Amino acid sequence: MGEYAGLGDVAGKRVLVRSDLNVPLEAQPDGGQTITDDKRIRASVPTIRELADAGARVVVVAHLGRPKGAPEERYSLRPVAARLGELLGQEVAFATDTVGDSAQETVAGLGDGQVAVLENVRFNPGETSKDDAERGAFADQLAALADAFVSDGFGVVHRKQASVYDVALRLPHAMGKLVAAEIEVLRRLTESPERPYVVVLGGSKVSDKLGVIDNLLGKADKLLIGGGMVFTFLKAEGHEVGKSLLEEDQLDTCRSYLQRAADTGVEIVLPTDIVVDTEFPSGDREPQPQVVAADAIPADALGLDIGPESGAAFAAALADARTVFWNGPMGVFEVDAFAEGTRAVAEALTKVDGLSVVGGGDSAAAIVRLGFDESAFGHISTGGGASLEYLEGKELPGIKVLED
Ligand SMILES: Nc1ncnc2c1ncn2[C@@H]1O[C@H](COP(=O)(O)OP(=O)(O)OP(=O)(O)O)[C@@H](O)[C@H]1O
Ligand SMILES: O=C(O)[C@H](O)COP(=O)(O)O
Repeated sequence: MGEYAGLGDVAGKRVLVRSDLNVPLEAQPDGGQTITDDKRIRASVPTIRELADAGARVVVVAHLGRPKGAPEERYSLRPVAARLGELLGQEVAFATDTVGDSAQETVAGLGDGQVAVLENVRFNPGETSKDDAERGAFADQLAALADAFVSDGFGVVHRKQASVYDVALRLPHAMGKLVAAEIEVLRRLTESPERPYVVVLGGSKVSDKLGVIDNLLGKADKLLIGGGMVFTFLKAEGHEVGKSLLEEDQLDTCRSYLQRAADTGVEIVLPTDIVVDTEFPSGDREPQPQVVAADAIPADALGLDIGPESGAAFAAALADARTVFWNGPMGVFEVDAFAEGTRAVAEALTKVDGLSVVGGGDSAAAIVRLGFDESAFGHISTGGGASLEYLEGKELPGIKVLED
């Protein structure tokens, strides 16, 4: 019936597809769960569709959340499997375990072109084990369910886990369409970006993201820094930052980046004004936002957004960009009073004449929350950690294993 890249004729074959179906769910009063954003499920459809159309018996393996190696009802993939069926327009069988009796019976019952989803792979301790033998033993069980493997969960390719890495060592394998498309966009960003190439970094995982700066200083023309990262840079420049997010042990690293940027002619743009409050927003306390100069943050205040002057300056710095990568919100966008900096950057990205890429779960969520149309952005990556690690120049185990 049909070929699938690298695997030859897949008609009648059982093909295990690793997808990233890790979507946000909201518990309902009736005990059910509602999917609040199905982007990752939609992004997984083309590969599954193509394999099913080629006559394969498609077995989807995926994780949801971070259960600790044992079943937990709230992390069940059942509602996700139902949504996948709606999107595919065909029935999707669901196995109530990942490699046990239910999985084996479900897979055995598949006809050509039919699709099944296995229960959350992280209900099994072998999936995320750091012990190669334990992971390998679990991968053996997964591999026994299929004749071939397709890796399509871009959001997890930076994880050395059984269903991402070890199973590819055990079966004929190929890269899925989503992983190929994501890698292609990121490759363009890292290898031959059209210039000016501007990177916007924000968010709260400061130490996670400093490594990206190291790598990008040699590549980007401008780095715009907002979000929780700002304050470590401001402090490194000698300013007081009050109660703002601060990574004391990264001050020297930030100083070295500022020096390297100055030496190499890369522009690091830091905010000149900050929206502060005396407390982190919580509960029913009404926020009391106040705009202050970035070098005059009061001792009893904490920075929660970049100010309007900085938002305008960031937008201006993005106006002539031909390539943009944005990861991490500029402020605590979940609260309206601190969302304007993120809005200014998102708005500027929609006007970029060139390639604009948004990576990261919270950045993508911010776009949706602030009411932007996703199609106004060049590419919204389904992987946060994965896209950052790629840009950092790190080897992604789930990609490397396919290439070896
Ligand atoms: N000044 C700030 N102080 C504290 N938190 C902040 C600040 N600015 C932004 N944040 C928070 O940063 C969080 C997002 O940061 P994160 O680094 O996780 O972004 P992301 O990379 O898009 O998401 P992910 O890594 O989950 O894919 C948001 O919840 C936001 O409220
Ligand atoms: O949500 C994500 O970034 C991916 O699904 C990976 O999930 P993880 O960080 O729990 O491995």
